[in-house]
Amino acid sequence: MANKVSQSPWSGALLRAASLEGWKKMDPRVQVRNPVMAVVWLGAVVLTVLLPFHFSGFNLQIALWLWLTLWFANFAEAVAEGRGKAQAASLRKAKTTLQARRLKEDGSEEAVSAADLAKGDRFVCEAGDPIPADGEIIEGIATVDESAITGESAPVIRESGGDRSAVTGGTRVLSDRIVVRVTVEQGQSFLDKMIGLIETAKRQRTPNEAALGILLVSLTVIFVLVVFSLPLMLKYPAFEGVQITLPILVALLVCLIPTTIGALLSAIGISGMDRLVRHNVLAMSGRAVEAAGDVDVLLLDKTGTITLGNRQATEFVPAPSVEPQAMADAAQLASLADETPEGRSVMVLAKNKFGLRGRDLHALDATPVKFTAETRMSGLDIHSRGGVRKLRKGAVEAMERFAQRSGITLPAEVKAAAERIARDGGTPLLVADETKVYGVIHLKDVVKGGIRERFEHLRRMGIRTIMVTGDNPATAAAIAAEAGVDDFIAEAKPEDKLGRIQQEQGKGHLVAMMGDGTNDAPALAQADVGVAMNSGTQAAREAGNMVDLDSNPTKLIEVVEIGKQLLMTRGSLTTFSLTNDIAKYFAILPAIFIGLFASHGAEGPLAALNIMGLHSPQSAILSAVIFNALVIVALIPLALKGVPYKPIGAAEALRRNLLVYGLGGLIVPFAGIKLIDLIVAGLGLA
Ligand SMILES: Nc1ncnc2c1ncn2[C@@H]1O[C@H](COP(=O)(O)OP(=O)(O)OP(=O)(O)O)[C@@H](O)[C@H]1O
Ligand SMILES: [K+]
Ligand SMILES: [Mg+2]
Repeated sequence: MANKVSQSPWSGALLRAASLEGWKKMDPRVQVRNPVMAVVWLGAVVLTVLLPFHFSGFNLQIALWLWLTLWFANFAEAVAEGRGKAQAASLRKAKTTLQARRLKEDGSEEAVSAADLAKGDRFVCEAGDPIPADGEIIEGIATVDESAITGESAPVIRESGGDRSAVTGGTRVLSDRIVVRVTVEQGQSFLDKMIGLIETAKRQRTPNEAALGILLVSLTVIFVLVVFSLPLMLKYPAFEGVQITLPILVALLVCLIPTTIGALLSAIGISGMDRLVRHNVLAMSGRAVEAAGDVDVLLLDKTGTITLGNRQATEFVPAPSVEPQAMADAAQLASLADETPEGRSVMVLAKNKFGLRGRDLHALDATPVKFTAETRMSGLDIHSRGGVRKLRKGAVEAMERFAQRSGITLPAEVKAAAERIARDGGTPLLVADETKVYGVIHLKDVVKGGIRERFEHLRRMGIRTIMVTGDNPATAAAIAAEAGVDDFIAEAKPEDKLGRIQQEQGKGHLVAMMGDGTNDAPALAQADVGVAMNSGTQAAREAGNMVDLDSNPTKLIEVVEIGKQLLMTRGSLTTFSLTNDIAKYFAILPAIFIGLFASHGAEGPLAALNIMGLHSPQSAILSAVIFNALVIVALIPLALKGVPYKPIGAAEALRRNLLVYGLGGLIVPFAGIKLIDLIVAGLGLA
């Protein structure tokens, strides 16, 4: 989505809209949400109202600059929001009324409007048909154009049975025919949620933002007390002759309270989420984005994440005394009702290499036994007069137990063949019934290109990677070594993934996990950052707190980087804002008291207080207010783009930031205010 519609934040149309929005946001109901800026707003209102009674060029200019300060803050937020709005608008276009081919009970079709589809309904889509609603494919395989939501023009494959079964309303089938069961209620669709997220969820404050907000409010309260106690202090005879008017007090207050970060905080958060959207990742909350920045453990599954994931049967290894043809026959029979890609690949191999055609399930009088991650087996119960033949294929360890229950032992040759396949990184599936072991199916999978480098990159960022797989330890070890993960868990059942996450969290780690399967859902829900692949099952997509539209597992690297960058940007600009305010204090206050020294005709040691040699108290104050406003504008690009991010440890990053933004915040105001003072004095403005 984002790739296509994302506009530069500096496009003319967006800037014009944001300028207008900047004035609309002057509404007090909007301003109260940001206490620091609300104080500025109140000051601006009071000075404007009182202006006719105490008119002077100085008072007018202070009031004007306060309004500009507010407008700059509003503008920053509006620019950040602008892109999201454009994206939401383009998503709405994909939501036009669609026609659906609903399947009736008797299998016949009826044409209905997509709006009439209810959860549980089944519909058919063929080449060229738009997909009218979110659902899970229950029959067939198809190529789908998902560009309406992902912005990617390359078609993707969606198929029943496996972990690529979800389809999204608003996308289009390019080839073949699928039957889909609707999985969501009206108005709850993925597209609806995306639009809602992009438009509104961004404005919810995250816990970190709330904590920072409390700090900023506390500082503001302190400065209000300090500034408004100044007039009391001036009642002492020693300060006779110092004139402090209300505009000066307000100006001083605005300069001292943390307006820089107050103005940019919301824009920083919004653009963090926006950056994710531009990487085709949707975060359900800002909190998830922040958590991504603190993640230090990453759980990935093997099949489809680290490997390409289309595990294909490449070889049947028969047990001793079993004919190759008989082995192929047993393997095919055990896969007859297996809708998973693995099961279908067994059918293909049996047909291509052994000329075996598919058989009719009904004619066989057989009950399918579906694959589950719990049992790690699939197969058929074939009924005959003699009883039931339980034919199974599955993971070695699971089949070993199955054989034991039937009182048969695994031939050593079969075990050896399975081990050889596993050491190669392949997945061995044993085929057996209750009377004998037929042999081993070799499922081959390939480690994705470039994944090793990605894991190294993560390691430099201080993130530990753990591969979790349902596969056997030997296969897992082979793939783990090839991919270069830090640790792995084999023969993991869904609850093991969950358990490992809880264990890591118990040790104080923040855990991210990416997954696509229904069996990943509990773990996705438990992880601090759970990224579900858009291609995954509905359960997975609902459990996570982020969805990757590209279904690219290595995307987690970008997600973490964007999270870290968000935290760093906020930290840097907060540091800058606070040190900046301290510097302003030392720039203005001496200048104000210059009035005192002047009235006493003192040239001596007191004059040295005006370290910056500012033109006059008035020009010093005006310059500080102008600087305070302009620094917001100057920092808008950084707030939107984020501070540059390098994969270094957290402590090192913190040190660098304190140095650059802390020191910068102290120095820049002196130079800036001096320069503005020269201009202000030169133009005769104060
Ligand atoms: N269709 C199938 N029929 C029988 N057994 C299967 C089938 N598919 C997979 N298996 C076996 O069950 C094991 C667990 O499968 P599962 O899909 O849960 O995990 P996985 O895909 O190997 O690992 P990951 O969690 O990395 O995706 C596999 O390793 C394999 O041995
Ligand atoms: K300030
Ligand atoms: Mg799997």
